[in-house]
Amino acid sequence: MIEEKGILFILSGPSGVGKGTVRKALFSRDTDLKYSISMTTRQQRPGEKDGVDYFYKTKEAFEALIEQNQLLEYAKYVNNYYGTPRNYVEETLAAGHDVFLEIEVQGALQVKENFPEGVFIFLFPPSLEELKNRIVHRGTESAELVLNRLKEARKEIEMMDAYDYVVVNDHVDLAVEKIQSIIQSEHLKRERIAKQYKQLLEDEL
Ligand SMILES: Nc1ncnc2c1ncn2[C@@H]1O[C@H](COP(=O)(O)OP(=O)(O)OP(=O)(O)O)[C@@H](O)[C@H]1O
Ligand SMILES: Nc1nc2c(ncn2[C@@H]2O[C@H](COP(=O)(O)O)[C@@H](O)[C@H]2O)c(=O)[nH]1
Repeated sequence: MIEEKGILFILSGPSGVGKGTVRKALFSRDTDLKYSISMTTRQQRPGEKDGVDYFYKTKEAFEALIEQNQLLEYAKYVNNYYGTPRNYVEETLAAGHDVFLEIEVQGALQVKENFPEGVFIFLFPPSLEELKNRIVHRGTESAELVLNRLKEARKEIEMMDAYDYVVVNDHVDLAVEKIQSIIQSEHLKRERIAKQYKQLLEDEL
């Protein structure tokens, strides 16, 4: 009997490219995916809710989670910790649901080591100029933090080759449609492999 586990999808890419915007638009259409809410030590932005946007933690509490191996991956990004709760992801996949992570690149590469069967999608900006405009116009970071995030963005874009798919976020709706196609084709691919495997077992009997 083949185990029917969910698929882990990882959306990653530089700060300001539109990961959060695209993810929210995707979730407003696709109700079958389960979003893994991350832990962070960064300050809550106005309008953000604990337990909805993130689980906000002190540095000490976050380091205790690392110590207890409760994070599937974590990264220090521009002076704050961000991490994915291990139990939620493993239990949700085991229950047969697809899980969706929206994380930065260092963390995505850690996930790849533990879950090479995950589907890694890199969201790419139409241009570096547009990336800068998006972070600046969002208005959530100081000028210094915007510069730090842009510095990270250059390093992150260099890691793009490690991903299975690259999606350009020129228009939100188009980016969402491309991600929906990726999800659908990954399911079809796995169904086909499962059928071939079943056939192989039957032929051997
Ligand atoms: N396709 C798009 N066209 C124009 N603006 C966009 C598009 N996608 C996102 N934006 C805008 O760009 C800004 C950054 O988007 P968002 O916060 O979703 O990025 P992010 O990748 O999640 O950033 P971070 O990694 O810093 O959390 C927001 O103001 C958002 O409205
Ligand atoms: N490695 C991880 N990165 C994460 C996680 N949750 C979010 N993020 C990424 O951090 C940056 C900054 O986020 P912001 O909310 O402060 O703008 C961004 O790229 C997020 O995608 C996580 O669990 N692990």
